[in-house]
Amino acid sequence: MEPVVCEKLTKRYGSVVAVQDLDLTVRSGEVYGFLGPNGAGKTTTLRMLLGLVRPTGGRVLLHGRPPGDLTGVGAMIEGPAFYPYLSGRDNLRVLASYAGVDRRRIDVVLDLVDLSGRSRHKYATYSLGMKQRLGVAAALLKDPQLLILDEPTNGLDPAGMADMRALIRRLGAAGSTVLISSHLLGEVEQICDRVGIIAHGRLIEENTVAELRGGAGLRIQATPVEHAASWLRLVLGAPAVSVVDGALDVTVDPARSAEINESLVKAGVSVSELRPRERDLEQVFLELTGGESNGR
Ligand SMILES: Nc1ncnc2c1ncn2[C@@H]1O[C@H](COP(=O)(O)OP(=O)(O)OP(=O)(O)O)[C@@H](O)[C@H]1O
Repeated sequence: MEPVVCEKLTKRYGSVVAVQDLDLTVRSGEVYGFLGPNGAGKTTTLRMLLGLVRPTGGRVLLHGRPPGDLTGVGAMIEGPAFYPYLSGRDNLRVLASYAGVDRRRIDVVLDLVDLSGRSRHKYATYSLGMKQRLGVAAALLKDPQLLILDEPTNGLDPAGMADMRALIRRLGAAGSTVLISSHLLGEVEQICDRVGIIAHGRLIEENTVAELRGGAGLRIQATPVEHAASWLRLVLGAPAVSVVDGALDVTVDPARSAEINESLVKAGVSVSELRPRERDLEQVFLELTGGESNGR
């Protein structure tokens, strides 16, 4: 059973379409980045996943069950709420007793989020990064199979962001399924297996970071370049080959690079460089989202 499946998920607020016909699947064990500019519809989607907002259309299943049944699901959405004058540990104790969670789990989650050393200090004295990590600890109390985090690095300084990234990587490496939303591409590309990009309420791309970055292609420096281009157009078809800034951009599975190299050499071309094409992900993101800035 996939941890998250959305089919044609739609939410309208009056005339505002917050989310439209969203198909999205999060697979077991992956860290999935749900990416989009502010106002794109991320929070609305996550709220529908958790049963906090009723969809106008379409459906959501978490582990095959409708939203509302949050067995095996932990979430941190729109900033955690804690008692400022209680310690981090005591805040977790309160939550654990509400949730019927064994107290021994508190030490485990404090350790996971790297807060054991400060757990007896008052919540009010925590940095924003520590507050966010305590929020993740709270979401982990019930040892969920699926963790949903809405903008977990929002407002954090670079060190706080790095700590949060490291935490999510640890959770992913331990086999948890994690869905995180973000408006910062750089933040998710380093930690996510797959990324879904949403703009104006629609999912416009869903792919692995490697695929997004590489497209499927090779960049080749060869001389004479026009001869190389003609040859590859014969072999691969004209649309697959273009000459950009004196080099060849070739749409082909990068796994075929040795074969392509050999073919060019046989055709009398000298190949000085042949590597998978890397796209500037920031550029891809801006193109896909219509060039909107990340700020409000
Ligand atoms: N309760 C509501 N009533 C009316 N419109 C809403 C409501 N909640 C969200 N919207 C609108 O729906 C759209 C999507 O908002 P949403 O908060 O889901 O975006 P987001 O991608 O999470 O952005 P952010 O990161 O800024 O929260 C926006 O145009 C927003 O103004």
